[in-house]
Amino acid sequence: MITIEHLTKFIGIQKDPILHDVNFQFHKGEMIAIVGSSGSGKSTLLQCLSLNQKWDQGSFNVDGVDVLKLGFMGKQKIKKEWAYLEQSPEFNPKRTALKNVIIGQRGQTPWWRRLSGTVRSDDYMGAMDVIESLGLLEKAHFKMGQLSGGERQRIAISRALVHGAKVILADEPVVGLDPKSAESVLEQLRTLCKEERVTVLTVIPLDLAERYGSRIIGLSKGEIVFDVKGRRLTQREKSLI
Ligand SMILES: Nc1ncnc2c1ncn2[C@@H]1O[C@H](COP(=O)(O)OP(=O)(O)OP(=O)(O)O)[C@@H](O)[C@H]1O
Repeated sequence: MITIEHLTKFIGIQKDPILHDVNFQFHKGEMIAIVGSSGSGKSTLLQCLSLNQKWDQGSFNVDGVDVLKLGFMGKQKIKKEWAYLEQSPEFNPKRTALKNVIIGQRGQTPWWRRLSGTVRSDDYMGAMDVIESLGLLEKAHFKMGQLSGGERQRIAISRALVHGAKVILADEPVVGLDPKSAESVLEQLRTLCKEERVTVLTVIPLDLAERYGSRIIGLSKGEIVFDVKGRRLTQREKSLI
């Protein structure tokens, strides 16, 4: 069980908080869609949950552990397990998809391994299994530049999983993708939730949120204005965001 209480976040010298008294709980395996208009605080929420942004107020409890009170190493562990996926994930374009997955990003593997590209056989097997589960086995040896936007997103998800992600915080993972690729990315995320008990919080458009989210959280001006499970939104709820 994960509990977020009274999360409040200010940025810079702004008087009003970007996130204000955000409270919600969730379980492993949920696929939570975050919706809201531009500037409502969706990215900031995901960044606070990934600990990429400091919390100004609030408590964050994961399976009985008070995350904000953890020391440096404890927070590093949470950062690995709570992977923030950007809209345009960064890769080394000269390396194959497989190598990008194995070598990981800064903070996931030691610098000398990222530089040398050294691959161990057990890393190789584990990465191939994950890439296959995301439906990209035949593209594993392609250079990153040869992959489509949707395939790059799925490689980013594979990379996060190989490096220990249990929660995926995907910030607009389908922006710029054609409808088929967008559905494929969301389908894979949903499968991960159902079959692997990965938890996904993702910022996606409303129509896709209604189709793929097991739960939809609406944000407006940094506050939660609805939190619904297992159903489409009412017109009234839609008017709140
Ligand atoms: N570094 C920053 N400095 C100042 N203001 C910021 C900063 N980052 C975010 N903000 C402000 O915080 C508010 C919320 O931003 P955030 O990116 O979380 O919104 P969002 O809902 O993800 O928006 P979008 O859908 O446009 O990506 C916005 O008003 C934004 O201008």
